[in-house]
Amino acid sequence: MEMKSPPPCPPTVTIRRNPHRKARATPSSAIPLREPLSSPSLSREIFTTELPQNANSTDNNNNTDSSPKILSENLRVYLRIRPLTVQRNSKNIAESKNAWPKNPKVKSNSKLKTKKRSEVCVQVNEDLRSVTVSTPQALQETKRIKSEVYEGFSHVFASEASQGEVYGEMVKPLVEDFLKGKSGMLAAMGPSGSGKTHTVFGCPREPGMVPLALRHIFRENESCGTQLSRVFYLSMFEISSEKGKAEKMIDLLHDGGDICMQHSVLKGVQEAVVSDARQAESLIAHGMLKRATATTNSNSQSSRSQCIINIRWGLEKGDEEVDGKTSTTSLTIVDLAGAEREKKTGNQGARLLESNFINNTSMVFGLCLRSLLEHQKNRNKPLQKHYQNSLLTRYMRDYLEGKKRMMLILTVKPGVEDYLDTSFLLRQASPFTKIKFKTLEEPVNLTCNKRPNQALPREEQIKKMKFCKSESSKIAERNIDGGSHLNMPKETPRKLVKSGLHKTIEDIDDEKLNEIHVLSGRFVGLESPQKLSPEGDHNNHEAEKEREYQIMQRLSKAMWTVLKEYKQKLEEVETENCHLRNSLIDQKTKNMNLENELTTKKMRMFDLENELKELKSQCTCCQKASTDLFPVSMHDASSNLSQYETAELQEVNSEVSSFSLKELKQTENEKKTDSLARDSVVSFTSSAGRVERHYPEQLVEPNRGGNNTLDVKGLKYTSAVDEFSRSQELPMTTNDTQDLNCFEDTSIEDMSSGSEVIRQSTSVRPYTSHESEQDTVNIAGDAKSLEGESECLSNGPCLSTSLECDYAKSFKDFEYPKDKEVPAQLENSATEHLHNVVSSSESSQKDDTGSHINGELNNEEGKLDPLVTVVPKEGWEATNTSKFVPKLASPCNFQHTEKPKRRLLPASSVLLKDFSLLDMKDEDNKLKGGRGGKRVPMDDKNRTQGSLSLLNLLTSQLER
Ligand SMILES: Nc1ncnc2c1ncn2[C@@H]1O[C@H](COP(=O)(O)OP(=O)(O)OP(=O)(O)O)[C@@H](O)[C@H]1O
Repeated sequence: MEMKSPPPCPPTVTIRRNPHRKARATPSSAIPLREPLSSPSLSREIFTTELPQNANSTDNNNNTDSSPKILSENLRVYLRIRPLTVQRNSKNIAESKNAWPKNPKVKSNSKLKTKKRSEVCVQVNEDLRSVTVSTPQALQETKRIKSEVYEGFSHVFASEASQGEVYGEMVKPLVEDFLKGKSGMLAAMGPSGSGKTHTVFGCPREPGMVPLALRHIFRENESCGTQLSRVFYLSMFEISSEKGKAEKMIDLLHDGGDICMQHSVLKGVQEAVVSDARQAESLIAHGMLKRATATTNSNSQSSRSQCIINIRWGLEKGDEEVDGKTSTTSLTIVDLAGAEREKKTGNQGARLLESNFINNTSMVFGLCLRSLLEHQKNRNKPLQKHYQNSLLTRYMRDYLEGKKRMMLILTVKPGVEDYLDTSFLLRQASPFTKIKFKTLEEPVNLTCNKRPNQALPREEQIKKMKFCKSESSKIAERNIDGGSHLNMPKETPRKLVKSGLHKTIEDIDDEKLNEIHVLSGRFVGLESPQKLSPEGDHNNHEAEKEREYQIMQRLSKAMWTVLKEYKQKLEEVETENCHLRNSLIDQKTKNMNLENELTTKKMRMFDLENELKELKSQCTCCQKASTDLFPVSMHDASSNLSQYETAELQEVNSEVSSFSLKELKQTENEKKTDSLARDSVVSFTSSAGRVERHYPEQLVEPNRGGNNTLDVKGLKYTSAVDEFSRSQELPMTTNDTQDLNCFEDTSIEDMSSGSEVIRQSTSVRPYTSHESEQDTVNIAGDAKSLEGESECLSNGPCLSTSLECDYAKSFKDFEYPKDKEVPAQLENSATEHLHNVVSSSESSQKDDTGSHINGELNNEEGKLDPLVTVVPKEGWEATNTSKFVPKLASPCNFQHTEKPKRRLLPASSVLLKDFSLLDMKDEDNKLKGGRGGKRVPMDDKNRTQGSLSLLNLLTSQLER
């Protein structure tokens, strides 16, 4: 049975690293390496086809098109393959004495490597823009990749390509653009020993790009003759590591010159003015001797630093260089230190540190370009600032951010042993071919000096244009709004529009305007046109500066106008604020006054309340005392009085001040009759013309068998209470007087007698009592004087009529408390007094119709007792006080329909105080026998004194 052999392993494949998606025949390792197309004519033809804008650049010198062109071109990446002949040099390196460290492996494997050196891993494709990197046989098993194609290069220079071909293809266009005013940079990168330094600097037999460029530049300059007097500046410096810890920049043209960098600007670099190529080459050769180099296993003179050569040119004008220092057109050529593999080079110590620095710088450089590429592919990705990680990338920032044009030349070694370095470099750098630079290419006018910003990228140009537009538009707006007169004739009134300002712009101080102008001139770096002297070839420049000066002048004036407007507005606002502040202070003052007044009112109210409390307490005492004597009536009266006082106390306060002083005097006159009036007799004229004694028990008993009622023809109340109320200028009405008379007399009079005596202080005429005769006359006179204000009482018939029935009703219900004993004196005196009153009423009817009782009272004895004490029972109190009718809710309401309604005089508090004083005096007159003892009536003297004291007290209160 035959055993089948296992299926063969899949063959290795070839991948394309660069984005050439079209199907392309996989290069076979069997295909013999073809000689690359090194014909310059062919390569240039291809380049012209792909990049016409640059290919024709040399033929466009005479292009007079003045329109600027925005060019978008890719980063040019060239690839140069070092020839294999370098092997001889490697052998020499291994045999050289300076080679350090000596790698024993190299020696032991020298025979094997000699065989491999005959093999190459890099093949240039037919298009001369791509290469195929073949994987060594030893690595195919592990990588399973047969070959890799890297394409997209601007050109691939085979190992046979000469320096001239490389220059003509790569550097010449760059130099020509440089002479036209476009900056550019060429950077050579690749592994150590791949020929970077050889490409850049060359050797005497094969000069590199720098010497060729210098020759080209000065040749072109000489060809221009005297039309252009350019001055070329050459600088050369290196960036190396300082003991592997830091980076340093060393000027290679001048000894010992350290260079520092601040914000991508070099400081300390000394430029050498070169006038010809030989001089420049000499300087560069001199600088190369200073460059840090070392012998490694890869290169006998391995560069240990990044070398930068900068060529800048400016126009020369006589002995003075005008624009030399302002020109930014430069051509920069960078020779990077080659990345090294530690395994391969075997570096140790200082070399190892240098190797790390070199590799780090190469990595940062690659990261910057990768970030730029990714940013251009996807704008959402930010442009990473990897350039900050090394001095080299910081110096090359504008190029690494796509703002300036640059070129890359990759150098590789084609040997198989260099496969990894070559593959790594191509894999890393081949994508950079997609990086694009957008530059604004303006027509080259060699007769004119180029402005610095013409070489700026498109974005910066657009920003500048926007700024100019916005600035000019703002100025135009300000001219319109602010009424700037700059564009107006002088005759035009130049009043300012806003804020009602009537000042013109001419009012602006010239000095301040000049200050603004100077400041603005400093800000924009301009000078006044007076200081600028027009030069022959710089008319345009001068005109431009003058225009900018005018713009700034207008801007300054407009700004000055706006500032003045704001200043005036500010002053107005401050003035208004001051007014508001003053008004606020006034309001606060008023508020303080009102608060003080309120406090005073409150204090007054507090005093009145205290007074009311005091009166209540006194009333309570009186009530208590009277309750013992006459519990039922006193209780009701006091309670009603309390209600009354509470309700009317406010009116007292409000009406006290309105009472006239005239009334007070009149009341004082009437006061004189007080003592007599208090003892006056209430005369009741019965309809039958009979006078009955209104003694509590006698009032009932005499009429018990017959008419029980008491007819009252007329009644006039001129009580002391009423007088006191007038004396206090209290608008006490007749009803009030009656009420108070009833209450006061009831509550105060005859406390000791055990019966509540209501003294209806009424003047009665004729008064025949010898004791009261004179008093009666006085009272009559006083009553006349009081007629005007007590009209209600003077309405005799009506009042009498009403009183007849009411009093009849009240007396009908009147009963003296049965449990009280009627004092004998009171009984007798009341009986007599009643008779006297009745008898005297007949004679007084003619004299005083309105104020006297019209009853025809017959006095059996012909004399009238001046005092008639009536002891009413409960109902009488209520009926007797017409004002109290609604408040007392008496069962026997005292209805007086025709009685004029007058306002009540809430002078009860004052009266109570008055009577309290009287009580105090009365207490002195109390009998020691107590309640049941015989009461000594208050004499007139004491009463008069009490009235006077009360009057004084009330007068003092009014004054207060
Ligand atoms: N195209 C070339 N033709 C002839 N010789 C070359 C070529 N390229 C490089 N060489 C030689 O190879 C050697 C190493 O080259 P070079 O020093 O330029 O390498 P390098 O890339 O600069 O190395 P390093 O980065 O270490 O400085 C030099 O002796 C140089 O003469």
